[in-house]
Amino acid sequence: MTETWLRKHRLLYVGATRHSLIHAIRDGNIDISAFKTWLGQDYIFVRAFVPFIASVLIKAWKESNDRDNDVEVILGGVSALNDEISWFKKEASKWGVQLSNIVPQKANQEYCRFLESLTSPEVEYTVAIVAFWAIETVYQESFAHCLEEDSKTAPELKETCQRWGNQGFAEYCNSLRKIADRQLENASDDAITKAEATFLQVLEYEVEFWNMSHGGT
Ligand SMILES: Cc1ncc(CNC=O)c(N)n1
Repeated sequence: MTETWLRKHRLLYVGATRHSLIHAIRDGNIDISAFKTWLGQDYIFVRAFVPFIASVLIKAWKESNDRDNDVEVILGGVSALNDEISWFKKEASKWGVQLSNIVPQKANQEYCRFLESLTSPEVEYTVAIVAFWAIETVYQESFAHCLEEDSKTAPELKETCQRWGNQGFAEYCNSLRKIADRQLENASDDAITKAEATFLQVLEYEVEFWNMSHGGT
């Protein structure tokens, strides 16, 4: 199912994973102020991502079978996120970004509100896991692109790209995708329709999120 969606919504997917900010990082001509804007805004997003992951974990625990490893996979995500929050603090101090002073921009606020809406117990596990997979995969694909052989990514940005572009994160995304596909195989038509719409929303929010770094409010 996810393969069908990726094919069907290719343009939007490419828009989210090959944004001009990613191209600028990859080509070595990123404007550092755009990077700093992204860094500060993403820290706010990542903090809002914590209760979202926690809600997915609860859904997995309630709905997945014992022989599936859903809870372990998601717990791996929680662990990575814990690390990530420390990394953001360290990285922000390296770039002189004051995290306590950051005001979330409109696109970020809307994305965080969307995440919060997905934490509701009424949102099915299938829908939530599809959103989770899509959110993680956009970052994985985007930053992996900046680490390809012919990229000219500045050395001081390599660590950022490694964070989401590394092989371990790719494998984790693949595990999430397998869970999503398994859930979709057994889902009602209604849940499938909702999950597809949610997938599209994630891609749209991700594009808007990148857009913030070139001056949106
Ligand atoms: C806007 C956005 N989307 C996805 C991610 C990656 N997930 C967790 O870190 C992220 N950090 N920020």
